[in-house]
Amino acid sequence: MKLQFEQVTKSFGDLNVIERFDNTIVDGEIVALVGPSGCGKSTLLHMVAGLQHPTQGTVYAEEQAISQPAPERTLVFQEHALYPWMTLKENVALALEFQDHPAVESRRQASQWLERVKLGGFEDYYPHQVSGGMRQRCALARAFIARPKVMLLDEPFGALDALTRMTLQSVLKELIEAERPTVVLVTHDVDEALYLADRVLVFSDRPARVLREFELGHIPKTHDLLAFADIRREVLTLLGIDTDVPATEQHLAKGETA
Ligand SMILES: Nc1ncnc2c1ncn2[C@@H]1O[C@H](COP(=O)(O)OP(=O)(O)OP(=O)(O)O)[C@@H](O)[C@H]1O
Repeated sequence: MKLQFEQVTKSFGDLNVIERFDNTIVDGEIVALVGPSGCGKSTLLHMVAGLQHPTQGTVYAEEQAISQPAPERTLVFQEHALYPWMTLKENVALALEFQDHPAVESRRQASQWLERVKLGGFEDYYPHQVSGGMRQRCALARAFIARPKVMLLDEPFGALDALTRMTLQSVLKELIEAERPTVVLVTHDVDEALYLADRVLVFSDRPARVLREFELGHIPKTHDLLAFADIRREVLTLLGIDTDVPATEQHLAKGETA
């Protein structure tokens, strides 16, 4: 599903968050949005989800102005947001039951999706009985089971440790390759953006505007991002991280204690 932002401006009262944002995301493209905290990345995602509306301009999905949420555009948050009183299987099945699929068939498919995210054997566990990484695998299964055309990912692995995050990125990459939704990913993790995305947009501080766009192309990538070292350096520099100065010295220069 193609997404288009046409002169999108968003303010909350006096706070100008996004100014005249223009961009087209083609069907099946994976675009990462990176930028300083509070610049408006999540707000852009929420407008695609139909949860918020531009103050001016329009966001289109397949040439139709987005005015409200739709199951074909799914949002995945950092917090897994699973229902604690339901098992993993029931949580995943719910996404189909919401779309009026019969319960038995929904649960059968939910079991298959839990297998796909390597949670076979944990179908009848409750969210509090599994790890944070497992809950997020479950959240991915729940997001993908209804086969949305647009997947909106808001810091999906932000709450996980670095190793678990890398494993989950690989799981997500496999699901995206198999299902081919259009993906918009908001992340603070530059390596996550480079690993998953076909294109990376780097935003300025508020009001957010695009500082640079990096076209990576839809090529197979591994976690060894050596081939992208130059782009990585450029993105970090745009975000105000000096790649020539050791991290501890930068923190100290900003007045933080070691
Ligand atoms: N519903 C709202 N009402 C008022 N202000 C809001 C609302 N949603 C977001 N904002 C403000 O808009 C700005 C952008 O928020 P947003 O969450 O989009 O930033 P972000 O780039 O995703 O930040 P982060 O990277 O820290 O998650 C922030 O200053 C935030 O306080």
